Amino acid sequence: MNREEFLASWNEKFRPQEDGAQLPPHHHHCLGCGPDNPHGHHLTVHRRGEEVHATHIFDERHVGAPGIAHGGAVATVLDDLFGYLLYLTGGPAVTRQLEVLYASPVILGTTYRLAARVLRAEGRKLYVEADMRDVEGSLVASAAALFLSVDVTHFDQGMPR
Ligand SMILES: CCCCC/C=C\C/C=C\C/C=C\C/C=C\CCCC(=O)SCCNC(=O)CCNC(=O)[C@H](O)C(C)(C)COP(=O)(O)OP(=O)(O)OC[C@H]1O[C@@H](n2cnc3c(N)ncnc32)[C@H](O)[C@@H]1OP(=O)(O)O
Repeated sequence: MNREEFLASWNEKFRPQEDGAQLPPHHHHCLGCGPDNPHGHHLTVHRRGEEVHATHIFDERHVGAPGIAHGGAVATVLDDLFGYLLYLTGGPAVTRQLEVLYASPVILGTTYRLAARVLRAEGRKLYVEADMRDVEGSLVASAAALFLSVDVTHFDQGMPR
């Protein structure tokens, strides 16, 4: 994706998103949500009130211990879900700090439900939290993060030269 394509998609993604709407992937190759990334999680995320929600099943690509999801894969999904809150807050930001609590093993091939929300915003700082539960509602993981808002020039650092 070049700079022009990136900027063109920017305004479209940050338009107001209606309650219940399916939110757009960050971009097509995003590890968390890009539909064209063969290694990715292909997260599908909806706005539910002031939260963002997703349902996810980890598979063999995400294995850590046999039959159990790798902790880094779980962190990836939680971090990417946080990235969807930016569509509600209205502007780009990036993860500065991420803390994950692993309450129970995340079993491959099993459905989990995820939800994330903003706790508070202070200037450029956005404090967010998320949880991941099994279908019975038991907590398997939770996360807290600090995102810092950035302007578009932040992403120039990764653009092809
Ligand atoms: C990733 C794909 C992007 C494609 C986008 C496509 C379409 C558009 C859609 C969305 C775009 C947005 C995001 C993508 C979404 C989701 C993906 C998931 C999220 C990620 O995967 S994202 C990647 C991982 N992420 C990084 O790659 C960041 C690397 N990093 C940096 O680039 C710098 O680190 C930066 C810029 C973050 C900050 O740098 P900086 O120089 O601007 O900020 P500085 O250090 O001055 O701190 C400022 C104030 O925060 C305070 N502060 C700092 N740390 C604190 C702490 N721990 N606790 C309390 N306060 C803290 C300071 O004390 C100060 O406070 P004060 O202003 O009051 O003095």
